[in-house]
Amino acid sequence: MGLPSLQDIIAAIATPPGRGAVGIVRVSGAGSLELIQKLWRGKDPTRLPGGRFTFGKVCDPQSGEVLDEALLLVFRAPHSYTGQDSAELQTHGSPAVLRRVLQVLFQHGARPAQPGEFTLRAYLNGRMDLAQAEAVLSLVEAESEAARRQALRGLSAGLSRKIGALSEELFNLLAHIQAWLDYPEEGVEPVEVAARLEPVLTEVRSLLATAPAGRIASKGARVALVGAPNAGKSSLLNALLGYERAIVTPIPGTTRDYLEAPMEIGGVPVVAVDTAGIRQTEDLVEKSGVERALRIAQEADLVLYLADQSQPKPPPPPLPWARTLRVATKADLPPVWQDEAFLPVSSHTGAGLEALRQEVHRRLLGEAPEGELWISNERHVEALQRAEVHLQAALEAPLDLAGLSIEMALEALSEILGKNVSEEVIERVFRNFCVGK
Ligand SMILES: Nc1nc2c(c(=O)[nH]1)N(C=O)[C@@H](CNc1ccc(C(=O)N[C@@H](CCC(=O)O)C(=O)O)cc1)CN2
Ligand SMILES: Nc1nc2c(ncn2[C@@H]2O[C@H](COP(=O)(O)OP(=O)(O)OP(=O)(O)O)[C@@H](O)[C@H]2O)c(=O)[nH]1
Ligand SMILES: [Mg+2]
Repeated sequence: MGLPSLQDIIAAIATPPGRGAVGIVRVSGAGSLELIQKLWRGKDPTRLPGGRFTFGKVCDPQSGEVLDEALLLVFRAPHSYTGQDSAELQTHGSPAVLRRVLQVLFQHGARPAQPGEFTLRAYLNGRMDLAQAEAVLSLVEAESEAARRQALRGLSAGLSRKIGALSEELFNLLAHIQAWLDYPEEGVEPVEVAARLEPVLTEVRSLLATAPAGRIASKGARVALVGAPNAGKSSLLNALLGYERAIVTPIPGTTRDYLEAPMEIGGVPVVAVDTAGIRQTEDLVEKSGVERALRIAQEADLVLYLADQSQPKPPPPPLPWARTLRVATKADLPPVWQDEAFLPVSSHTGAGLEALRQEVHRRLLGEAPEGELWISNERHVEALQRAEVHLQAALEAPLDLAGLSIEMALEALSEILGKNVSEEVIERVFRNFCVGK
């Protein structure tokens, strides 16, 4: 396979499939402006300065037929997204127009862009590193505030700077060790390797510690609602959702199967899972519902354990208590018991719901301050874990062997930014992009 050539002119529709007010066709590669010249009626694109737009008409040069009125954006290398000569035709956003424009471009020398190929070119031309390219993808895919914020952090090269600084420190350390090994008598200070390695290892570990929150910020979390029958699980799901999604009745055992409802809690994408009430039962259907509820709780990122405070307190079921938030329901009714470990809520009056949302947000994302760097990409997590292992080994090794481990840690770190990575790694990253990005 191999990576696609940088020399070709590539073209693709950059706007989503379907009808839109405006649609964009993107073209990039040396000769793009000469290609556009053939189908543009208006100011000569090859004579326009970069960073300009102009109004005109897109034509089929063979028949002379006008395809649409459009805006043309001209970018000149290296001042474009890809770093190459590029252009955008912004037409009316009908699929019929966009398809024809693309077809004419293909007939006159462009080829279809592969998924992510514009961003691939930006990366190969050094306009962004691999971690930033991945952040572009995450940003396009962001479906929540938390995901958008998380992706934007990656785009702004914060991670790249951090990894760069750590790598530089390791490089310097390596140079010192080398000098000392090569000329022990020359008076090069035998460096305090451990004293300089430890802060790097600590940084790597604290980056890794952000991974669970980072993952949840970008991909969302599963939150299970569990408790005895009639505890008010379905009512709470509806209250959080803002509409009557789940069936609610006064009959215990109403919810038999589980039910998933996507929602956003404090900007975090959450799939809330309403489950069957947990109790001993001979009913076969209900029994498997109860088994399911317990399994869903085990697999959830966070469990809400609901207990009705207007009824005698039920015995606690087997739950992953470290990941469980206790909720006392029906807070509008006179309480039979009180327990400070339980957050009181009423699905009927809405009391306590906001506090619950905040607590869920806090439990899922922790107290990490706004704007802090979070790792969310699996590839980055894996590379950091390898760096951690090698740095730990370097700390424990004699000086002559420590150098080797530091080199391997450096390699792992540089992979994050896409330095010295195989084509296969690059292909894997860009495979997930959409065409036109
Ligand atoms: N119409 C349109 N909107 C878009 C993009 C695009 O390519 N086209 N983008 C992309 O997907 C994003 C913006 N990112 C971009 C980043 C750099 C350059 C660029 O041409 N940079 C040049 C010139 C900068 C300047 O004029 O100041 C440079 O950095 O040298 C363009 C878009 C989001 N919106
Ligand atoms: N007063 C009051 N009643 C509530 C509240 N939440 C739920 N209820 C009532 O409690 C009963 C059971 O509510 P559900 O939401 O169906 O309880 P559940 O936990 O889903 O029950 P199962 O599906 O049977 O396990 C219904 O009659 C609800 O109206 C509340 O906040 N206040
Ligand atoms: Mg229910």
